[in-house]
Amino acid sequence: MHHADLALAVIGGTGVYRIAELTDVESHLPETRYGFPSGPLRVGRIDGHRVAFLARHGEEHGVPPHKINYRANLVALQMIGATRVLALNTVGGITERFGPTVLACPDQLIDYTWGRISTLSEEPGTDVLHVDFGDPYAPALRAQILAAAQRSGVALVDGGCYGATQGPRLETKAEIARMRRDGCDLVGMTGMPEAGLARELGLQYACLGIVANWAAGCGDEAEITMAEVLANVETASTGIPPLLRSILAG
Ligand SMILES: CSC[C@H]1O[C@H](OP(=O)(O)O)[C@H](O)[C@@H]1O
Ligand code: HPA
Repeated sequence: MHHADLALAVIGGTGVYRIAELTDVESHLPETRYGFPSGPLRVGRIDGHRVAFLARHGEEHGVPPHKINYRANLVALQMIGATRVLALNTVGGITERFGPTVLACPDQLIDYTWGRISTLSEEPGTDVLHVDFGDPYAPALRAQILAAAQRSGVALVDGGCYGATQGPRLETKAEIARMRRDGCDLVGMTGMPEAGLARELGLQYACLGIVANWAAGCGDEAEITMAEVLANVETASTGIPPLLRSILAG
């Protein structure tokens, strides 16, 4: 089951539960030392390159952000040979450059989550890990993604700070105002501990933010609805297949 030639693992978030371009798909549900991932790993090919896909919340979206077994998800991907992980994260936009339907490749992160298992060194007897996390997203993988966007003509905002909140409720306007003051450009609920665990595991990990809505108080909408979120993800997602193909070709 170990594929040394796995070119890329993609973790899909809200509104992205499969990759239609994946052919010759095999499914695996490996049990890891942390239990099972959120759902099956779909392993197939895009333009001849082996690619794995995992829906972070499960393919029926049954797992809320604070209940995701992030460790099992990442370890399962590593078990089938993943070294590069592209995380798709649906987000709210806080600052001007990050309006609905924008695709973004953030370069910074602030963690506001709490009570989640956020390290591999949770269990007694495991090594205490203090990994460097100054640049939370792998600079080399970000560079590949940005170059791929340029080559394929997919508009992608370079940089930005992702703020990870606990959820599953959306934020108050005051919370978003504080996040703006802190320097956050995007807000989502799954960016951590996923990125930190990926670093502990030695995975090359980067985020593709899919902006689904203006965060609370940042736009004109009276409220944020799931219908709006899913419609904007669908629109923005048209850029994902050409971007993936270009990353793989790079
Ligand atoms: C209003 S939708 C909130 C939901 O969408 C994001 O999911 P993901 O990061 O997995 O794409 C956000 O984190 C929440 O889980
Ligand atoms: O506004 C938001 N806040 C948190 N997570 C989100 N995921 C999509 N939109 C949002």
